[in-house]
Formats: sequence, C-alpha cells, structure tokens
Amino acid sequence: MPAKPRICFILNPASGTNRAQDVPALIEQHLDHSAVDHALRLTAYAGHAEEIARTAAAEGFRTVVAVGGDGTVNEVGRGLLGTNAAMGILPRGSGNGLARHLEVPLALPAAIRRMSQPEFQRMDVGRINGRPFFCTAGLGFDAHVSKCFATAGTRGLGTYVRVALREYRTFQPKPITVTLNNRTLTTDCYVLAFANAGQYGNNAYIAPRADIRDGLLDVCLIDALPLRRAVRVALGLALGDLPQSGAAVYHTSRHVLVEAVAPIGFHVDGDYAGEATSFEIELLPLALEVAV
Ligand SMILES: Nc1ncnc2c1ncn2[C@@H]1O[C@H](COP(=O)(O)OP(=O)(O)OP(=O)(O)O)[C@@H](O)[C@H]1O
Repeated sequence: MPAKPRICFILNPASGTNRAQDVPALIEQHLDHSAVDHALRLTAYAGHAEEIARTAAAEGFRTVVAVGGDGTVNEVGRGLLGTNAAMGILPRGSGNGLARHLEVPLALPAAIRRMSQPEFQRMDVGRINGRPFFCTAGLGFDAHVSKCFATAGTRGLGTYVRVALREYRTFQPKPITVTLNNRTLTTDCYVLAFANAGQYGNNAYIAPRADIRDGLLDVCLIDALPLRRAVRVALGLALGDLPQSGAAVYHTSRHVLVEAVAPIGFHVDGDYAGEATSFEIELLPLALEVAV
C-alpha cells in the first residue's frame, strides 16, 4: 500500500482573536486519518514558522499548513519557497486575507476536512525589497496603520478601524517617483498598494480584480485622501468597487521601482516592515504551490 501523504500543521498560538479554539482536538476530530498522516508543531516566537516550514519540507511533508493569519501564512510561505511542499491554510487570524481570496472555509472543521483531500494549484508570489509577500504589500497609510495596530493591545477589525480613524487626522502623504511598464510617474503617496490577492483581509477589497495566477501585481495608487474621497475609499473597500469609484488609480505590472525623498513605511502582508527610500517590487510567477 502506498504511504499516506503527510501534513504538518504549524500553529501560531498568538494569532487571531479567538484563541480559545482547541486546534489539536479539531484536527483529531475532523481530519480523515485514513487518508493522511499528520504532525502538529507550535511556534514559540515571531519568525519561527518559517524555520519549522522549511524543516518540514526537507522532512518530506507533502503539505505544510499555516494555522494562523496572514502573518503566519507569510512565514510558512517564505519557508516553503523553492521546496516541493505545498502550503495549506487553516484561517485563524483576525483578517485572513489570503485564505478568503483562495476561498478556504473560515470555519476550522470544514477547512480541516478539506486538507484531507486538497486540490493543488500554483500561485504567484510578490517580493518587496527582497521580502516575499503572498497577499498584499504597500507603502504609506496602510503601512502606518499596521505599525500602530501592532502596538494597539487588541486585534481584530474594530481595532483596525479605530486606529485608522485616529491616524487619518494627522497622516501626511509623501512625494514619490514610481517606475512601471516603462513609464515614470511623479506623484504623492497616501497609499501605494501591491496586490497579489484581492483583499487586505476582513473582505476589505483593495484590488478586487487581482488574480493570483496571472503573473501580474495589481498596483493601486491613492495620492491624497480628503474626507469625501476617504468615505468613497472606505465604501469601495467594503463593496469591492474601488476601481470603478475613481478614488484610486490602478495599474498592473510585474516589476515596479519607487523612489522617495524621505523614508516611507511599508508593510508586508499586513505586518509593518520598517522604512525605506527605495523600493523594488517584483512578481515571481507561480512560485508557490498551495493546497486548497
Ligand atoms: N509563538 C508566538 N508568539 C508571539 N508571536 C508570534 C508567535 N508565533 C508567531 N508570532 C507572530 O504573531 C504575529 C501575528 O500572527 P498572524 O498575522 O498570523 O495573526 P493575526 O495578526 O491575528 O492575523 P491577520 O494577519 O490575518 O490579521 C505574526 O507576525 C507572527 O510573527
């Protein structure tokens, strides 16, 4: 009898707002143990999931599952790039942008059952200044909010909205030069988002037309955000019609360069990543296999 495929679940106990869920018991109960063997490993610190994922791939696990939110997905995905293992997701974060884009069930029992007999597909991967991202990366206000969110004490959509409203009162855009598709554009950067998948998480659609397998990033530019436009952007994020609203400008590209006079903060899959004055954003076509 051929050996059963092996799945390694990597659980980030710090992810999400509902930490009481008993993930090991749910896996015992809902995984089809006649179809797959599994291991469960816990992260002990930020960045640990990348190491565990790389080791699991080297040990021959067919699928390595990020049990957490987009931060955990980013770490596991980073660890799996260039390996033969596919990434699965059990969504347990507060936003779950990539899981929602890939239509992974948000209820853990259903997501676990699906891992017993997944469908394997490949997806594109983005990179900003050498750091891989799987869902979105960006400069400006969204990065600033992710920095404030990290120290807000609570998580979830409510905290995110509260922090964004507070910071909106004082945030100032910065001048940048953007080069893409053989064109150079001088503009202000309130938000410059690079979307591999369509949403930030929580069904906030920054680039609803993004296709994770098209070999292109959807680039969304908002140069200024006066109140009326801010209301339209918020509605556009919620309704998924931001491209049609006229409140943001869109491009698609495989390679983008950004130069700024003053340092600008950036985020990688929703986690604040520091400041820089030069950015190179690239797309790696179909660089990761996913189990969905
Ligand atoms: N054992 C740990 N202790 C503390 N932090 C950890 C641990 N393991 C991972 N982390 C960090 O926890 C952070 C939050 O995780 P994650 O992004 O998965 O959840 P989330 O923020 O609730 O979800 P989302 O990104 O979907 O909103 C990640 O940046 C990750 O590096």
